[in-house]
Amino acid sequence: MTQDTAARAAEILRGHRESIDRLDAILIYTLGERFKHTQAVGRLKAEHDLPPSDPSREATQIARLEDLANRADLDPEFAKKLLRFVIDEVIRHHEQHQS
Ligand SMILES: O=C(O)C(=O)C[C@]1(C(=O)O)C=C[C@@H](O)C=C1
Repeated sequence: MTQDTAARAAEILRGHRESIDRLDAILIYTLGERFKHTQAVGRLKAEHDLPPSDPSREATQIARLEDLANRADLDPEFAKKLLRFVIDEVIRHHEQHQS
């Protein structure tokens, strides 16, 4: 590899990493906003003696996310695992509201 091609590759890598950092920030802020809503849902559920989890709502979300993932060129299995991970954390928070 010449010095020129190495410098060009380094520049392309830097550009991708800048984009990745911006997108990671969007992900974190988006998750923060999502958790604000789910915390409110958790308080509402606790006040009205509603169960922490709602499997039928989850089934709807998973089907929707699978469709979105396919359209976004994202592995739907990964998207489902990610949603499961997030929802499990939300359910844990809901359970804390109820105890
Ligand atoms: O919609 C609800 O009832 C929620 O509590 C939110 C949420 C979610 O994080 O999207 C979490 C737990 C439920 O099982 C379903 C969905």
